[in-house]
Amino acid sequence: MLSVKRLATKGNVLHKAVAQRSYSHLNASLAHHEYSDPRHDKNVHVMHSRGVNILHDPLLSKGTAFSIAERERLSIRGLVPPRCQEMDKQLLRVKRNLDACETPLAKFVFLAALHDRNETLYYKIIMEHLEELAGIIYTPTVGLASQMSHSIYRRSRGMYFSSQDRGQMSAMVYNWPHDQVDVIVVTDGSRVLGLGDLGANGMQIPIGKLSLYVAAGGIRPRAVLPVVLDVGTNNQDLLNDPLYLGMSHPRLEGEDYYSFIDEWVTAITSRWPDTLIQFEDFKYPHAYNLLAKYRNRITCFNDDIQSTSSITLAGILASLKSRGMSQEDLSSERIICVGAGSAGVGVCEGIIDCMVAQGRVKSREEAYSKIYMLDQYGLLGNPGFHPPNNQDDPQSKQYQPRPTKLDDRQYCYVKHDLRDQMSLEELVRQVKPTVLLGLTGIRGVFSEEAVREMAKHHERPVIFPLSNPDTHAECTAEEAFKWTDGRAIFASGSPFKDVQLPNGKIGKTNQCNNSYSFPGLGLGITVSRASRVTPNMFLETARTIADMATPAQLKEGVLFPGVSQLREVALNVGTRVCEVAFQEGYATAILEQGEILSEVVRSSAYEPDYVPLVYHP
Ligand SMILES: NC(=O)c1ccc[n+]([C@@H]2O[C@H](COP(=O)([O-])OP(=O)(O)OC[C@H]3O[C@@H](n4cnc5c(N)ncnc54)[C@H](O)[C@@H]3O)[C@@H](O)[C@H]2O)c1
Ligand SMILES: O=C(O)C[C@H](O)C(=O)O
Ligand SMILES: [Mg+2]
Repeated sequence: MLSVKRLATKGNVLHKAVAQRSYSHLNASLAHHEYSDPRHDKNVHVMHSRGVNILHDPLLSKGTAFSIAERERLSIRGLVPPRCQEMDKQLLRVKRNLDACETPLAKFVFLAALHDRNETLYYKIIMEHLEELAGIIYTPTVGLASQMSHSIYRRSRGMYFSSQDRGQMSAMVYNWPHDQVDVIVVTDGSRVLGLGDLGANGMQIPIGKLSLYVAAGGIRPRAVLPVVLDVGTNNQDLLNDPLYLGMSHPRLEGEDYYSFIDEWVTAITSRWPDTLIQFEDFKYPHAYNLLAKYRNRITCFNDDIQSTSSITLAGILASLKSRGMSQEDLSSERIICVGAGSAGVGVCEGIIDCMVAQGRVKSREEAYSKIYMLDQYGLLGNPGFHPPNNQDDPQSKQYQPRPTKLDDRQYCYVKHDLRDQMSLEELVRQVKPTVLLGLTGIRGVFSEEAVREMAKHHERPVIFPLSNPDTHAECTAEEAFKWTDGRAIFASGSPFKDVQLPNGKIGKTNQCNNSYSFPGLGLGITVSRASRVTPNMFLETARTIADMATPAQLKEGVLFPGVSQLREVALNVGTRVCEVAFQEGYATAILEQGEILSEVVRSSAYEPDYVPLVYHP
């Protein structure tokens, strides 16, 4: 635990004289309603309006839980059934209805409707059943919901900025009813999970991510904003579908695209200068170009590149301990990463940052030599190693250079001593990797041959098929354990059940998804009001999560706390990110003398409890 005193010696922004500004950002004035204790959002809510609007406002409604006194003072007496039911009864009803839904998609639709009626109750049920419901409101069901979004559409949530809004965005941002927005998750829907271009249907992804920001990260529901940038879609099925709700033209590209994004960033930051923007599910290379353009100008990060990198690094660091080594042994790993897009390159950059920070490699170049990267054509290797095209050599006949050149970020991983486009199977034979990462979006890329070969050389092969949703994972948990005789250390992007092994033991699965990192990052950034999101924050996030599993869990191949403990993970990560923000001088919030950071973070986190509502004209 870090107290203010210690922070003051490390950071450069703490000053008692400006302590009155402390946490003023949490003391937000709200468009229509004022709260007497906005920092905690917990005491009494004072409102200037009353009547049926309160009942129909999901941020305020309590449904049947309004007390008689409240019904009287809010002028809603008679508008709800006579018996007041506390939240425990409401939860019972919600859970029964939820359990009666026959498919995950039906559960998704049911929960979305609850979200739109009563956010407090929505978050209560999500938090009480996080393990079960994260898989509904988030990955993997959110993938199917995104594909079906135009069919299951009921009510709008968040904001859409489309190609027809150019020139209007600075005015449009004022249509959002809340003056305080702490976190925005924005997508252009161009690469939704491993499902490709889903255009405006991508909205379900920011909504799902922000639900976790609230449930796990403790961000207040009224302070989150999901956004779709509808720059068109190249998904012909959607364009042909009469129910599709997005713009009916191909995607903007080039200067048109980048100037569109620029207008949006300017509009958003002019109304909410200190909001955190999470770029989500942008296709390669836009994802990288946007990050490079904005990371040093505004408070933003790319989830697929950076928070994926944190959690994957955490998984590898924890796996080192689970294999009886220390985290400092990272640079002795031989890692194969299949997938050279946003996530693949992002994850590997994070691993390299950590190797360099640990100081066991002489240079960044040496760190690159530890990681072998493949794209859809095979290894990023040396084209010169192919024999000249020769009719008698089948390998030579097959070789075609890639249609597009590797960019600088990918080129760093080229292995000049190995043949370009070598298959995964052949590479595993040559390199005998300790870790296999999958970030391709393609089911089956981890073949039985490759995994069995890897398992020949290592007692505990580390197999991470990280692509989402589950139907797009590079291999299943069942396959990984079968092909390694139950010895794999397994982590996947989407949840897989533990596997019953033939020897009676259980093959433990882990979910390695950026949902372990972004909620805590968002909490840390919000509490510290950091003006930038820095590489160190991601590195420290990884280290924090890597240290959470107990020795007994590690021994069994459990790398992270379970999904039901995401709030605990986020509080730890949030505290560490706050510390880094203060240490690096990016924090703009002020701590009162004597405040303990971990306690400030914990007490700032939203809890879904009903608060008495008071009408005051
Ligand atoms: N677990 C997580 O938290 C997490 C986070 C981010 C992304 N992902 C997943 O990673 C996947 C990729 O995301 P992205 O943003 O990097 O996408 P991307 O389109 O930028 O990259 C995909 C990469 O996979 C390569 N590829 C395609 N087919 C291949 C094949 N058959 N063999 C080898 N390589 C192949 C492509 O060449 C490309 O380099 C998605 O499924 C996404 O859901 C998971
Ligand atoms: O959304 C997820 O589940 C993780 C990640 O952001 C992805 O794009 O797959
Ligand atoms: Mg994503």
